[in-house]
Amino acid sequence: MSQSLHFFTRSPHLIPPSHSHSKTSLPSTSNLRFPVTSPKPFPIRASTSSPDLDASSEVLISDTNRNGGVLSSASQLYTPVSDPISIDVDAVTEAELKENGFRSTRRTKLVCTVGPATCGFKQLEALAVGGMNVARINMCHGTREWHKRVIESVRRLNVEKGFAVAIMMDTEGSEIHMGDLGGASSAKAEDGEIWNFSVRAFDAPRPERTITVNYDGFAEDVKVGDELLVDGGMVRFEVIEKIGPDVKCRCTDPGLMLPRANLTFWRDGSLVRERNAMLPTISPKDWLDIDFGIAEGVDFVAISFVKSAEVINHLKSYIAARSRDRDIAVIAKIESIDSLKNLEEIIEASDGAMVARGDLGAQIPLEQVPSTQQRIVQLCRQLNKPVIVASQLLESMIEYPTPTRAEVADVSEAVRQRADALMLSGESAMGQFPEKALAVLRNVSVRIEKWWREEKRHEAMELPGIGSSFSDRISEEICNSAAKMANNLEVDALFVYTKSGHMASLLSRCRPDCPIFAFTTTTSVRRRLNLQWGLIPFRLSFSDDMESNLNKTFSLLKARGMIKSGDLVIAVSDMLQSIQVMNVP
Ligand SMILES: Nc1ncnc2c1ncn2[C@@H]1O[C@H](COP(=O)(O)OP(=O)(O)O)[C@@H](O)[C@H]1O
Ligand SMILES: C=C(OP(=O)(O)O)C(=O)O
Ligand SMILES: [K+]
Ligand SMILES: [Mg+2]
Repeated sequence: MSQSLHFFTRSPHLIPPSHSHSKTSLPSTSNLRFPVTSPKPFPIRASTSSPDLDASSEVLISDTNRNGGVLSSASQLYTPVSDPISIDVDAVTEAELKENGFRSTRRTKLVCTVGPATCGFKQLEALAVGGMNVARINMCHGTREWHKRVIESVRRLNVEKGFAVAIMMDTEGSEIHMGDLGGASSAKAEDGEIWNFSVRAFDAPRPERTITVNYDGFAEDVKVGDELLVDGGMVRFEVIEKIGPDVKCRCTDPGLMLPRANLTFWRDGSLVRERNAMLPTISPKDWLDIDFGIAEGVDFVAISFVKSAEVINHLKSYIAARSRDRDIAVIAKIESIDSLKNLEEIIEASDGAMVARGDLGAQIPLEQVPSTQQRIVQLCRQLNKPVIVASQLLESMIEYPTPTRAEVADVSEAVRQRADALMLSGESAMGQFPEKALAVLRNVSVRIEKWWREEKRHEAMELPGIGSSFSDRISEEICNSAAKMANNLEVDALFVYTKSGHMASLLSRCRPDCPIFAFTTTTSVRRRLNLQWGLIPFRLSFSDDMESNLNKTFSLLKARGMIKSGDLVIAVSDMLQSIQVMNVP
């Protein structure tokens, strides 16, 4: 089969980026085209007719401060754009690009669990301003009404302020957990105290040192002598007596228990997986929550305690049948022993994964968690699925305004492993310093990413071919080559024009040195891309004429001060399967 590679020359000299040394000049516009693919005609759509345009033609322009390109206040000014051809980008990204240039934008994405400490509009806005890319709601807690209000607030923030904060709904799953502590925010168990874990329902006020358990089979499944772990071992008990529905336990490791904390029990050094292991991954209550998530148009559903790929396939077909017009990405939470056995199939079937270290650390020995994390992060990258590292990243910041050195080292390690995203749980849901915790994640990410680039730690990681069709293979090769060219030529940015987001994810997978500007036509794809490493997602209507797309993008971004003449850019598109290298005119 004949394939050809054409270089089209447009103007005499290409200017190397300002930060690099002098280079030999290249033709100004170099086109690398692969004419072997069947043409995929994309209709040119009028910019206002996109079915999923929740943002109006208003764009946001705002004041910035010196805080690492992050806005400190909500004093924002709206400038309606009379030109119907507009671009959606948020003020924080805009400020970051203007102030610090392309290179220092943060590549690692940040997920914040929303809880009582952060559910107000102003609090959510502060998180968005602080760099939250995805808001996570945990269906283990709160009512659907409560979650609905949070979703509405995030949506309003996106429409009014131009953000692309995605919503991730996390299912409760069939885990065994404690009840809600009768309204108390926590309960302290001291060494040697006797507590009653019961499957009975109690009238208020409930007896002292009594914890309700959500799983009816609990009292039958545990045995005297078993070790009972609260929240993966934050507090430990020994079972000393069973009386009908009541299980009397002595505290052996004291600590603070939070409402609805997870419970596991161990016998002779092994996790007991009796009947609870037979419970379905998606419970009847989870299905109702998923229906709620589909109706509310969440962007991601994270499934707790996934054991096999089947459940993911089943859920994906359920979602496809019920939300035809829009895709909801399914994230597999890797937190059970069973999921580790089927890891590759599970990740393959999913749209992304979460290293849910809280429960994972309760199911495998703690010392195995770091290597397991690294394995999951690497596998996800190879299979081109976004991966989130979650739980206890900054646990001490629930109570204190400064993290421990060990926590900073843990966050650094996840960034160094090049995970797509880091997640806050209790730190943002119910902690005293949600914004400070987010700032720590932000600052550590930027610092470690910079260190990586300065040290020129280009990885030797093998990125295997993943595409099934020849056209997919071409897209992959284009992205691999474009990323390599971008590093070698030290370009300022990669541009990708993508309708489905696939080409953007292929570029992200290469973890290039420069940021990736991902232009996509719908706000839902824009939000979904916000979970992926290095992508700066913009909503823009574009055609299959790359020349005009580029000109339009250049003029829109130049007008906003986000790029300038002379910046060196490599552009790829999934419409033409082309690579173009050029200076911004
Ligand atoms: N929607 C909510 N309503 C009340 N409290 C919440 C909510 N979401 C999270 N929390 C609180 O934040 C803590 C940490 O959140 P998360 O890690 O998501 O849950 P869990 O600890 O149950 O796995 C929870 O234990 C709970 O105390
Ligand atoms: C993220 C986790 O899940 P959840 O907070 O829902 O228990 C975890 O176990 O680490
Ligand atoms: K959950
Ligand atoms: Mg969990």
